[in-house]
Amino acid sequence: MLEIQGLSKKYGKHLAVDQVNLSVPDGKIGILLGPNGAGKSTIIKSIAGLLRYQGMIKIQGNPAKTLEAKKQFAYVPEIPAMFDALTVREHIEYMRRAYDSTITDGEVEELLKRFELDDKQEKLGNELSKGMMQKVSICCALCVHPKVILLDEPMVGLDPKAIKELKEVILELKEQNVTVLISTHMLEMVEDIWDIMFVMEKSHIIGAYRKEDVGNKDLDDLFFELTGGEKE
Ligand SMILES: Nc1ncnc2c1ncn2[C@@H]1O[C@H](COP(=O)(O)OP(=O)(O)OP(=O)(O)O)[C@@H](O)[C@H]1O
Repeated sequence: MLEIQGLSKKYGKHLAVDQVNLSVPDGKIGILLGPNGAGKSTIIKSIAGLLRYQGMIKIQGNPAKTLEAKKQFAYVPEIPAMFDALTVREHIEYMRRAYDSTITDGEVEELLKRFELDDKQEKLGNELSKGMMQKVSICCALCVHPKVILLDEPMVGLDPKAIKELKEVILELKEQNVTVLISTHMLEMVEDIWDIMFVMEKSHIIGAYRKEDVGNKDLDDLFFELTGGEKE
């Protein structure tokens, strides 16, 4: 479970996030939507512990900055950060050891195969394309068996096979009762997997919908209803 209460963040005098409350229960897929500059990345970076902020963020009931929370949390950043001198496999092994992960060698092989990285295991971080880096970043997050996972624009730069695989993985995580939060502009990429949507505008969450309350209504209709924009 991910819980945010009264989150505010100022950059100098600019209030980028203003008293935001948001929570995603176990086994649910939350999506964070909103126009450029609304404050989504600021929320994501706050959850990931990359910013100082005011308010409360809890992961599985633990304050986000504690070790107990960090052990159960994984983050796929919008721009993957690789170690130039480590191979794909070494990135995975680094994460496994850092988190003392229970993932087995067989599960790692399976994961690399699903994201078509099995034949790239010996490539160095600085020899990878942007899409490959993104896939390594996703595999690193998955191999720690997180209870809460945060994905920032995860589909950008991925090929169709990887997008399909990632959506399947996300649905499998949900089955395993993992909490998922995805920040994205690409409504069509999440329309068939979301459970709760949060729409941001000008530093605030202006609305939230639960899938079970809206029936078959389109995600983009709901989004434009809240933001007052026109569907193209
Ligand atoms: N490091 C920073 N210093 C100063 N202002 C910042 C900084 N980062 C973001 N901002 C401002 O905070 C506001 C929210 O930015 P944020 O990046 O959170 O928006 P976003 O919803 O993620 O946008 P996008 O969809 O374009 O990624 C914007 O007005 C932005 O200019």
